[in-house]
Amino acid sequence: MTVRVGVIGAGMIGQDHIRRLTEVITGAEVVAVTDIDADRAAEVAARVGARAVATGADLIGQPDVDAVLVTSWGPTHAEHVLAAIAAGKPVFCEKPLATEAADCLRIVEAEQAAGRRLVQVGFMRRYDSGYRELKSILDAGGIGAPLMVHCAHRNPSVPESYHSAMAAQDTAVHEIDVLRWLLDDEIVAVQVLAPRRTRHAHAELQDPQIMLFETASGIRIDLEVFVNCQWGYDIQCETVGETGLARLPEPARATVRSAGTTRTAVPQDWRERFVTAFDVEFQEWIDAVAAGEPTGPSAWDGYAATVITDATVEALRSGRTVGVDMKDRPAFYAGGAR
Ligand SMILES: NC(=O)c1ccc[n+]([C@@H]2O[C@H](COP(=O)([O-])OP(=O)(O)OC[C@H]3O[C@@H](n4cnc5c(N)ncnc54)[C@H](O)[C@@H]3O)[C@@H](O)[C@H]2O)c1
Ligand SMILES: O[C@H]1[C@H](O)[C@@H](O)[C@H](O)[C@@H](O)[C@H]1O
Repeated sequence: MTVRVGVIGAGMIGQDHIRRLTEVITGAEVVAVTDIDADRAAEVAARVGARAVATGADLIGQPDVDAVLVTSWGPTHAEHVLAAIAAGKPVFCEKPLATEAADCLRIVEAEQAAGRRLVQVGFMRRYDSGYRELKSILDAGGIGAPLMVHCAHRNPSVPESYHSAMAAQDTAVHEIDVLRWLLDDEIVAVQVLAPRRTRHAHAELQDPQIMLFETASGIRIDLEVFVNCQWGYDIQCETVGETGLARLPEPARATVRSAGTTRTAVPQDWRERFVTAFDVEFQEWIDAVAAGEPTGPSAWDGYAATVITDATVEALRSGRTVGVDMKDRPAFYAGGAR
């Protein structure tokens, strides 16, 4: 079976996922594209032999759209995801599921009312081979009980539109999701430290930030978010347990020796660093949709991530340790799979 996909939002990641769906993975076809920039939608649709449609609602209503991909701006996600659920169509939504926790809860409630899983959130790190290896080591007790995690999430630079809250909402959200999954634990409190600012950030942006998370079982996580680091897209994660330490592998790159030095290239953006993870994520999503139900990061994971990022933004604003005020997980999402 070929899953016919409609895409809402033909910007940077939308175009990358359209390329992936049409050129890299099997079992999918892009049949419709929409964007508030109609010229962009027409141009991107024409590239893959799809048709451009006027709005997200029109796209979801097309009879030949079996599944929906939402890659528009974050604040528009909730409206499209809710419309896809109402139409009974599986929907893959890039992170964040919604920018407001209340909207995430509306999605969670709508999905439960639909009675089956329809939503998957684009937390691609769960599909990265390095993170998967870390998870299997932790799950097998390979380093004993985890006690501490040291992480860094560095981007070479960000646009002027990037503001201090986005360090949590846009950037740290990836660690928030992947660490909940890796540790099989919930984040319950957060504090944010504001070091000396880099001169490479615009005046309003607090960069870097050090985020300190605590989990329900007492694991402490420190995360450096540094989005104007200049040198590359640099993702680090080291878990220290009672009997050992497990570190996320660096992406495989040749080592070059020349002119008296040894060099290894650092990836320059998320597309390069996680290209294989995105490919695996989409192949698994399409396979699961064809089999009946998505299995990846759920609407509940999207809700949890948004509640934790809200607490992180408040911790930066107030300078205090902030507790995470999360609802109880409904039985529908029990067991991690949902
Ligand atoms: N998983 C990741 O690592 C990752 C990486 C980059 C972006 N993202 C997420 O993907 C989303 C898009 O990011 P981007 O970098 O591609 O942004 P972008 O600005 O390049 O593209 C977004 C596109 O959506 C369109 N759009 C906005 N509102 C719309 C609406 N209501 N209906 C139709 N089209 C609409 C815009 O015109 C634009 O073309 C964001 O939520 C972002 O956080 C995730
Ligand atoms: O939207 C992007 C994307 O999610 C990247 O993976 C992250 O490293 C960036 O900081 C963020 O701005």
